[in-house]
Amino acid sequence: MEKLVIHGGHKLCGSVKASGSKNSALPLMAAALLCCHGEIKLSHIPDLKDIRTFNKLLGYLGAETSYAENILSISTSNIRCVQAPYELVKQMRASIYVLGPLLARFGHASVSLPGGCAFGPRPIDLHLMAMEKLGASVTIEKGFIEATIQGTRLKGAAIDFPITSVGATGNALMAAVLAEGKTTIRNAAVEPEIVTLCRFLNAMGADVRGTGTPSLEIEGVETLNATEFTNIFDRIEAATLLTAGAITGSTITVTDVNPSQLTTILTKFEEAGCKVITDTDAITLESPDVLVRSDVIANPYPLFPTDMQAQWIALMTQAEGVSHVIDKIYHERFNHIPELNRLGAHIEIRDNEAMVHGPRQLTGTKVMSTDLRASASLVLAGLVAEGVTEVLRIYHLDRGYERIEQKLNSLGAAIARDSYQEFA
Ligand SMILES: CC(=O)N[C@H]1[C@@H](OP(=O)(O)OP(=O)(O)OC[C@H]2O[C@@H](n3ccc(=O)[nH]c3=O)[C@H](O)[C@@H]2O)O[C@H](CO)[C@@H](O)[C@@H]1O
Ligand SMILES: C=C(OP(=O)(O)O)C(=O)O
Repeated sequence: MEKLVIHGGHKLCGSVKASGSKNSALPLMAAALLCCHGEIKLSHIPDLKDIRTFNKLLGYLGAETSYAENILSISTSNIRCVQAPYELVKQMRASIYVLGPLLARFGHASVSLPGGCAFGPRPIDLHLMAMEKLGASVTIEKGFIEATIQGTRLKGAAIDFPITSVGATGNALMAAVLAEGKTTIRNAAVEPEIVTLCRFLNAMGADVRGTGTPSLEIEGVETLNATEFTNIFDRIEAATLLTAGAITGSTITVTDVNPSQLTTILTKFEEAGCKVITDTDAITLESPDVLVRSDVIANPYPLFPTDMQAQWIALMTQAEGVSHVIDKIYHERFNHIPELNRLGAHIEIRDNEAMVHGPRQLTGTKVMSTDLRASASLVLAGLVAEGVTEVLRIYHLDRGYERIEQKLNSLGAAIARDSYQEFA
């Protein structure tokens, strides 16, 4: 296995580019399944594990893909199978995104139920409800979701989500664009990744209206065309890099971003005492002498993202006062806390609320990644810990960050990747 070995205590400086968004790229890749002729060309696709896994899944279904210099070409003219197998789905929950497109184009989809959850329950009932509303019959058989259409096309319907779900909105959209008639989606997710999916579907010839609002209206079309499309930047990666600047008391710039998609997080940096200077496509963060507590509540966009909650807790270990961090999306997403405490942090958890007592001098030791953003929080803590921090099991981190240690090293961090063997 691989680990990151971090020599803490280095100040960072300079400028680094944000990569393309993982969570936007994955639904775009799934949406490519909707197009039966020609080649789709997606640019600004990050080179990371989840993208490679999704690529393997597309290949398994029969798609032809090629990837070079962050450009992914996909041709799905010769899909030969509509089954997403357990071996691939278990590596990445986002594989569920193939359900809507396969069902809409081929009338049948068989998708393995996602495996064990890294940070508490992650149900898929809303995905299934949306497919049923659109006229599919859905059963669970031997660990697989079996969805079938009666007739040739899904039927437009009113889909009213009781809670906002990024994934279920994406799946409903991808199914509805090829359905017969009109679909309305109420309480749709408004995350930039969903906005991007709507834009991509429209670029392929779909008729989606209300993009960026919780009320989407989709007039189904019979076919979609191949197109070229540029993915958006990764707002979570960009915010993680800015946190690296803040936690080390540094001034850094992250470029190739759209600051308007980071408004809540930037306000929180300011509340913690940082100076934030935004340009059209760049953000500079200047750290204060002393960080101060800033409470966050993770909620759907445009509020504070759950995918930045772990990194924020790491930052708050260096802030004066007791910071309160609540996760309203994933109540149990706190696997990073025991590991941060092993580095010397003082963080208590009560229900879905973490109380971070700061500032604390952290001390390097071996810590274990448990999920993607938990791993990122440990890397951030390692940057400021005294001595050497080893972050083990970084395959979680590699799922969602493109060359993170290279990016941080380019700013002045001292991080090496090494292999190791775990005891049985
Ligand atoms: C690949 C990707 O883009 N992943 C992101 C996506 O995950 P994902 O799309 O899985 O997350 P959702 O937006 O669906 O989850 C939001 C909430 O809805 C609940 N829920 C969801 C679906 C469902 O059928 N039933 C149900 O109850 C979830 O348990 C959660 O409490 O959005 C999450 C919330 O911003 C992020 O943390 C993930 O990084
Ligand atoms: C939780 C994440 O991804 P996924 O939904 O694919 O697990 C994430 O990107 O932080």
